[in-house]
Amino acid sequence: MKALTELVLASHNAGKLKELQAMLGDAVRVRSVAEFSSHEPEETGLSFVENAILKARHAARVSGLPALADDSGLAVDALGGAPGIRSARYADGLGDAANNAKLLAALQDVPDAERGAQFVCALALVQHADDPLPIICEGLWHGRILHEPRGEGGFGYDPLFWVPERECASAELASTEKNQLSHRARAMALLKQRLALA
Ligand SMILES: O=c1nc[nH]c2c1ncn2[C@H]1C[C@H](O)[C@@H](COP(=O)(O)OP(=O)(O)OP(=O)(O)O)O1
Ligand SMILES: [Mg+2]
Repeated sequence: MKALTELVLASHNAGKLKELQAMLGDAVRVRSVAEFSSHEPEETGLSFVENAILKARHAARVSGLPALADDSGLAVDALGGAPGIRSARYADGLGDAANNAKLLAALQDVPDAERGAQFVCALALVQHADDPLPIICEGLWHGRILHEPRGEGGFGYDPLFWVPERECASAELASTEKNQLSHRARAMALLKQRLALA
């Protein structure tokens, strides 16, 4: 494979972009897809992997560069894995606060022992828009859904995600710590191994 020197990140989510950039470090020159297009492709896939691939292909197409996409979300055991691939759209596009409120309402009467959940991250890297062999890496992060939000860090569902190994909410972790533990960190570690950047 051609050495990777420049990469476009196929995301419009500021929280994700910050984390991905921090994890990639200085190994590659990173651009954002927003430099090339404000259009966000519809996430029509039935899986995180499919959505990551379609976002990566779109970013590669508009930039002419290799592209890395992240499709991620929260799968809650008591909700049969919902909101899952619909995590960003759970409260019909009203944003993170509305998503979190809807999740708390859905779990209102669910006891702690049944509040297990995992964050899921699928990373897809394509060399060009029609790349027949995308590199796919996935990461999971197991935790539990809290009864109320805690912490100011992170983004998305972080204030509701209890991290058993640190005994705090994900939004209470330092960003450096979240970036070592998270679903995204795990997927990125695998990707770096695949690319021999680790
Ligand atoms: O570390 C995380 N901490 C908290 N919440 C998170 C995390 N990782 C994903 N999430 C949530 C945010 C959003 O509700 C959904 C991702 O949806 P997803 O479609 O992949 O991203 P997005 O639409 O925000 O940006 P984009 O598609 O442009 O990358 O999962
Ligand atoms: Mg999205």
